[in-house]
Amino acid sequence: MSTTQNSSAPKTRVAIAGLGAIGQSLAQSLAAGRVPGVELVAVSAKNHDKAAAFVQTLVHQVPVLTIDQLEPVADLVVECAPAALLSDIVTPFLKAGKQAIVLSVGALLFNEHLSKVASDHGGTIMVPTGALIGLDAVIAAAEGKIHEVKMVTRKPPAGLKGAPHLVENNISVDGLTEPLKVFEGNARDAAKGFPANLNVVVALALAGVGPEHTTLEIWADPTVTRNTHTIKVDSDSARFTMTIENIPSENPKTGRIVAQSVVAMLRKMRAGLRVGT
Ligand SMILES: NC(=O)C1=CN([C@@H]2O[C@H](COP(=O)(O)OP(=O)(O)OC[C@H]3O[C@@H](n4cnc5c(N)ncnc54)[C@H](OP(=O)(O)O)[C@@H]3O)[C@@H](O)[C@H]2O)C=CC1
Ligand SMILES: O=C([O-])CC(=O)C(=O)O
Repeated sequence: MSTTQNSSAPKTRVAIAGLGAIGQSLAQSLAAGRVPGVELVAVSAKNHDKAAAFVQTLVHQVPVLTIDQLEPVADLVVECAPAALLSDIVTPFLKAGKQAIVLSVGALLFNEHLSKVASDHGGTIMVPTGALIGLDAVIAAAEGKIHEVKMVTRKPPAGLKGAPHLVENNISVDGLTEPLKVFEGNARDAAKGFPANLNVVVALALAGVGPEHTTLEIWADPTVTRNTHTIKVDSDSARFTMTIENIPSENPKTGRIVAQSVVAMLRKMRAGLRVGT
């Protein structure tokens, strides 16, 4: 559904930090002008030449800058880079009272100072629903009492390969013929053990009962082709179970829907009619 946009407000100048599966798809949408009132002004990547070649393919071309050059030219940064860069990317924006959309959500748990930096300077960190489902209902339930939040993730083994938890525990996901449970624990431990694979459980934790009390099972499952997340919530207002089956992008760890979730968030920020919590 297209919603009425606030056309009187100045355009939001957006920079994208990280030009991989999420960043490229987002850049294509924004450069094509798919979100009225939002203008792509710069991108950043590790390999400048590769990024410059990609930018040439966009409808509307923008400069390729280093991450420390982004804040002066933009109102908002979308962080979609490796988790280790989270603080370097978002801190300048937060200190300038600007906005940051964060995809490396797991890294927020290890950079807890960032929410104080944001509130001290009038900046905002925003976490889109990303690859997950149902954060609107979890946030609403958290206004009352949530008794339990559980998540079960099933991924094709390639989507988990190389995760520190697997390497440290000598767990091989090669040649599996049946599902293998590779992790059971809380969201904080999952963020440590699977920093590039389970941002979604941290988003769920931040929406609900926090990283210590949000529990997770991870299965390396050769019978699935999609990254599949099921959340189960029991609260004093509602009980719900929801499953999302994400088609992987060219990066097997990342679903196609993630970039679309960011586009939807940007569209909602500019809309006169906003649907969903
Ligand atoms: N919240 C959610 O629901 C989800 C979150 N994620 C997370 O989002 C993040 C991005 O994911 P995805 O797009 O799949 O990742 P990719 O690995 O596909 O892309 C990462 C990008 O970061 C760039 N990069 C690396 N170092 C730098 C640097 N120093 N400066 C600027 N850019 C740099 C890389 O550049 P180059 O191309 O030159 O190598 C690459 O373009 C990850 O942390 C991932 O875990 C992923 C899926 C869902
Ligand atoms: O959680 C993540 O970071 C990515 C993911 O599972 C997905 O894309 O389905």
